[in-house]
Amino acid sequence: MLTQNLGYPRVGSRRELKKAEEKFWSGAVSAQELDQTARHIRQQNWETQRKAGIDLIPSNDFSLYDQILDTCLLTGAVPERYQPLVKKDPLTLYFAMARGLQQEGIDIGAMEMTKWFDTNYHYIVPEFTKDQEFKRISDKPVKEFEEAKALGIVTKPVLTGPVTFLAVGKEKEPGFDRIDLLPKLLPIYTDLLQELADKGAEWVQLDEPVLATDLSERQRHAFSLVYSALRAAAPNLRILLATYFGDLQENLETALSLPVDAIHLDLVRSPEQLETLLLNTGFVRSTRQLSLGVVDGRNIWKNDFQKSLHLIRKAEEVLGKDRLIIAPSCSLLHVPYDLDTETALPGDIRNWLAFAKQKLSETKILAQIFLDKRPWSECPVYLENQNAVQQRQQSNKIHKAAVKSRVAGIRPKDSERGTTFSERQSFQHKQLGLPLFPTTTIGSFPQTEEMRRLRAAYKKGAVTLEAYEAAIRDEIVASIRWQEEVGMDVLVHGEFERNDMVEYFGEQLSGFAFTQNGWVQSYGSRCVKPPVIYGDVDRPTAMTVRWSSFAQEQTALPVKGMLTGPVTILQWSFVRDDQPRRDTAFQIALAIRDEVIDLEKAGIKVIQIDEPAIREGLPLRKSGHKAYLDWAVEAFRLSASGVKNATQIHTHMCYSEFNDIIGSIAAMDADVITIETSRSQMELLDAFADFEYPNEIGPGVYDIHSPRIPAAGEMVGLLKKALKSIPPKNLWVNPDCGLKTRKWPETKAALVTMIDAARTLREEISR
Ligand SMILES: Nc1nc2c(c(=O)[nH]1)N[C@@H](CNc1ccc(C(=O)N[C@@H](CCC(=O)N[C@@H](CCC(=O)N[C@@H](CCC(=O)O)C(=O)O)C(=O)O)C(=O)O)cc1)CN2
Ligand code: MET
Ligand SMILES: [Zn+2]
Repeated sequence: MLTQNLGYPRVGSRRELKKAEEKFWSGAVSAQELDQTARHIRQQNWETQRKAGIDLIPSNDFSLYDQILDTCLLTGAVPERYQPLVKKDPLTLYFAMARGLQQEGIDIGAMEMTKWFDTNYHYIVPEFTKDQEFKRISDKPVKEFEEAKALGIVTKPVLTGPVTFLAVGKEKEPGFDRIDLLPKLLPIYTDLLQELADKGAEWVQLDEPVLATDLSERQRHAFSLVYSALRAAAPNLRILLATYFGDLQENLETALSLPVDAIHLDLVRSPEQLETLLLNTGFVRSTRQLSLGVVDGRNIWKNDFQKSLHLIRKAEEVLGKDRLIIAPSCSLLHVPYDLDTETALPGDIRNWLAFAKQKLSETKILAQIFLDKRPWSECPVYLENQNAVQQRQQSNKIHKAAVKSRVAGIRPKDSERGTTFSERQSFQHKQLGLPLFPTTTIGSFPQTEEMRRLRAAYKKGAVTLEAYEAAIRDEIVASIRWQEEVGMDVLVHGEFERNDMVEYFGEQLSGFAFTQNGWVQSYGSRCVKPPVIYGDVDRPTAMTVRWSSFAQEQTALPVKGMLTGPVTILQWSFVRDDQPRRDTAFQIALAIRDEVIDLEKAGIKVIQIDEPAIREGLPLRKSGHKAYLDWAVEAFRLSASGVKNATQIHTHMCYSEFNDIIGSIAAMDADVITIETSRSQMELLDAFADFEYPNEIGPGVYDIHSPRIPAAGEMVGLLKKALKSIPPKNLWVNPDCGLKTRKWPETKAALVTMIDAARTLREEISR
């Protein structure tokens, strides 16, 4: 019985990579220094896994930005517009594709980015053309394999499987299906596998999470083509086919028919599929190995050893122990590094948790207990584990009767505004008196280094609350003055007081715990520290009213109240696994509802409830969509429906494809929705147009995830494109998302240009 790991976090246990990268981008450190940091992280990760006793340790799970972008370079899937950079140094090309490049007369936008399945991790979307050619232009998997080998560790290189790679990309021109590119793509993989085998690799892991989604017949068929070719190319290399994030269902048959040496199943998301697999006589009679993903790679709860050991035993009874591999359910990329560094968590809660490093030990311990001759109940580690599991179940920190009864008492009318949108629209237009194409921003302004440092100092006790809050007030006043000066129509307070749009609310709600160093990569160098929802949620006191009122007092123009919605708070936290997500969402929704009502009472006329994660929470299978969307939409409506007709409710969404959920977005019935659209050239709006989306829309006119400042003409062009599908009286002008990751100079320049674009359009329309 072996143990393995599918992938390890890579930002560094102290976010060393993030820091080195951001310095590299600003010119403060050299490429060599960045490379040293990256090497050091890889080495530490490998050592940690070796020390934990993991048998199959991954390599090439590291990335400077994103593993799909790495795969684009591996296969030469470099879009035309970056071709002039291919001859430059590889890092320039790499980061230009990730972040855009504006330098020495060159001005190229970044590639599109979107969510990795149902996670809060964002990948770069590969672009394919009809006559796409592939050519290996990077040696990363080989180099990293050799790097580990030099340290005495023979790793298992991890590659994005060819079918998944094509599936997560998109066609940049009509007239072909990207799956038809496989015959051209395959040689890259066969060559690479041969080379890895020659260099001494014994195992290779091919990640094919698309097997947990609804596949087309052609995609399913593609699997046999691909894996027969890979098998033939490297007969002595053991191929592990890794699936995760869900049940293979009708794809299980396909997966089991492939000539691979081992298959990995996510038994946390779907323990049931083990039984189905064990009924497959073809698999059972073969010598293939089965990797049991029993340790949750998506959440931070301590493993329940009893549950896992039962699954392992079930598999062992049919396959024997030698064919089993024990593993986390998916890559540990989605959990923080190490619980040992968390010193501020309440002791009991801490004892319920496991981060990446602890999950490695759990994986190893499960194998050890299973192989131990003693009954489980005589193993001290087992007893200790069961003790923690029971303590959590019985803790009085978890259950609040008042919260449960309020959720039980929710009535249908609580989720209704009571009027149609068009009635509300006239009340709102009268109350707000905005021009055509009103300009606004999504909420956050740059989080300057000084502000972050001050907050860190305040949290450490080195700066007083008074000094910290005075600095926030100064920032708010300055930003309100500036917005007035440049002619913004609906202002924001800037979110300077927030570390993160979810963590900030988590800190003020009960039932949440937070970590000091629980960072998880969100995209590129950007990380989040998801709060832990461990118990019933309520709102002890108003959370944002004070800052919003202060901002509103500074100006006669409307300032938007700014809240994070219930589904997003749920989605971007580590959630309870002891009750349905829906129940937690409703508890949060009621807390947000109270906050919305309090903001209205305080004189705030426009209130934004952000739901950027609503699409991300969508189940991977169509069969699960309706049930999810029903409660997700209801949770949003519950939070938004306690206000008067004249109060304008905004929502904001980003980084998602909305085509398949447009009906539900309309059902949210927000008066205004601002959405991310610019990297995809307003493609998204087609969905809104086809649906004849009735409410007001602000399609983002520029990409805020890149430092690039677009020209006014570009924005006017996008707006005109938008006007083809949105009536003028419903169109807003705003960036794609909040500006917290940007610096002030580029923010100011871009927003002034944006306001210019709105003015140009107003003039053209009135002529
Ligand atoms: N949760 C979440 N998910 C999201 C988003 C989001 O905003 N939040 N946005 C979308 C895109 N993803 C994003 C994710 C992260 C960031 C982001 O800006 N993250 C920051 C960290 C934000 C934060 O929590 N900051 C804290 C801690 C700051 C910090 O690092 N402090 C220093 C000390 C200060 C210093 O000396 O500089 C430290 O602890 O080392 C704060 O402001 O208080 C970063 O990586 O840089 C942006 C977008 C989708 N998913
Ligand atoms: N109000 C938030 C902000 O502006 C919305 C961000 S969506 C990821 O930062
Ligand atoms: Zn956003």
